[in-house]
Amino acid sequence: MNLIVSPGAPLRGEVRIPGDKSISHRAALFAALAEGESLIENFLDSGVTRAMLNALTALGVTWRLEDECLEVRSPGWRRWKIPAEPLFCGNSATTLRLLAGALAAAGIPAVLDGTPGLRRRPMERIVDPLRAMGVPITAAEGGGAPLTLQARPAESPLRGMSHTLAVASAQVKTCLLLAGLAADAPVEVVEPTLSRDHTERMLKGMGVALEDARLPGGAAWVRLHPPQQPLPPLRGSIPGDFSAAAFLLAAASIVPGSDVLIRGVGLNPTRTGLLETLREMGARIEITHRREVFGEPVGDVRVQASALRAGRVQGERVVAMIDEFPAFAAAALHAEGISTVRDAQELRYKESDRIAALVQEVRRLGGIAEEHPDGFDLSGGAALGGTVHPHGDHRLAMALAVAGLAGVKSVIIEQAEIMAESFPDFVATLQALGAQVKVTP
Ligand SMILES: O=C(O)C1=C[C@@H](OP(=O)(O)O)[C@@H](O)[C@H](O)C1
Ligand SMILES: C=C(OP(=O)(O)O)C(=O)O
Repeated sequence: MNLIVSPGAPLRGEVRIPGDKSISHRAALFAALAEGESLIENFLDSGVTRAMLNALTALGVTWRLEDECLEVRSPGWRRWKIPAEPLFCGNSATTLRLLAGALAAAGIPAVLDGTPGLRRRPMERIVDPLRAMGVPITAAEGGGAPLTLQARPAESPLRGMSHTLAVASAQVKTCLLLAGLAADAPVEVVEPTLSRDHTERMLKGMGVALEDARLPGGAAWVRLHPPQQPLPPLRGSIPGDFSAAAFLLAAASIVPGSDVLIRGVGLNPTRTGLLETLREMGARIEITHRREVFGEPVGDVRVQASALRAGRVQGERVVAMIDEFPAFAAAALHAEGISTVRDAQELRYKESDRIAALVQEVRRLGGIAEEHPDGFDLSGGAALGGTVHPHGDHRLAMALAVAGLAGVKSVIIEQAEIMAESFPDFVATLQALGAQVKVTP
């Protein structure tokens, strides 16, 4: 499918966004780890979360998803069934890395695999520390998926340990903490900067003894004490996905005359780096009705169009906006001056190499972009238009659409169906706000 974006029409009105992708993944998996019936509302129904749910079916967990309400019934992780086939994680590293930790605890044999794109993503960052805990896991040649877990006898627990991550990663942190459910001693993870802490919040909410702290210099430390009791079922409503809202924040900031209100947006500070960055660039963003939902901060976010200045992102901020660089780029293309990103080499290991792919597609639109080993420079103000390709990356597809909303000529995004991986209603949401976007086969 092609998405055709015509520039100019202001975005106005009030919208809902889908449930948070990271929290939805965790809610589904943690409900499956728990014993009993869980009920989760505002669950993100999308490509990546369906991959997680299908994997859970293969483990003997039953679930029903209707109108974003997910019911999960599980015997608990100690009674998961051995999957008959490899567990297919699609394009989603979150699905694969979180499942690897949970399966390590369960001690059952399984193979975790995914698309060619997922097979290219680095897995030694989980395989090495899992092996150090005593998990019988191996990667394919080259260190990536498929990952193979052998059976581990029930009477041999995993070893507790302390592991320091070279790069902050919530997926790796979560994987190791979940493996720690079956350890004989606490598991500790230290990250150079605090990555999204949804796992910590949700496990604490389930009564797991978990301590966490910031260390001098900004590093983050977390310790899980293996619970002796089964995990209790989950109940809660997933906050709106800040990473989906990010595209609307960028779009409404750059399209003159826009005024958009997004209700129920997750505002966990480990996720909202783009909000700070856009504000530094001169964006008009107001937050009201702050509250807590499912252990997470949430608020209503209003954004109005404004003239943006170039932004500069580096250091700790990178982690708090790790998924928002495509949306940032869309805004930067319409800001005055040269925006820069550094210390963000990790972007090369996402659904696409988000540094190389962004620079390439921006140039195809007629923009000026420069690639650096750990980031990029983007000049604002070029007259954009043309046909682009999202490199199989949902966020790149949506960012290119947003860039086109404030362009000069139309932008056509090929293979735009990839957007449904995380934001199935992206096009309908833009249309409801008055944007001129249409889909052709
Ligand atoms: O834990 C999670 O839910 C996620 C963590 C991040 O990945 P890393 O942990 O690899 O940084 C992020 O990019 C991804 O979209 C979701
Ligand atoms: C990087 C992302 O997801 P994942 O790592 O789960 O593939 C993303 O959604 O931007």
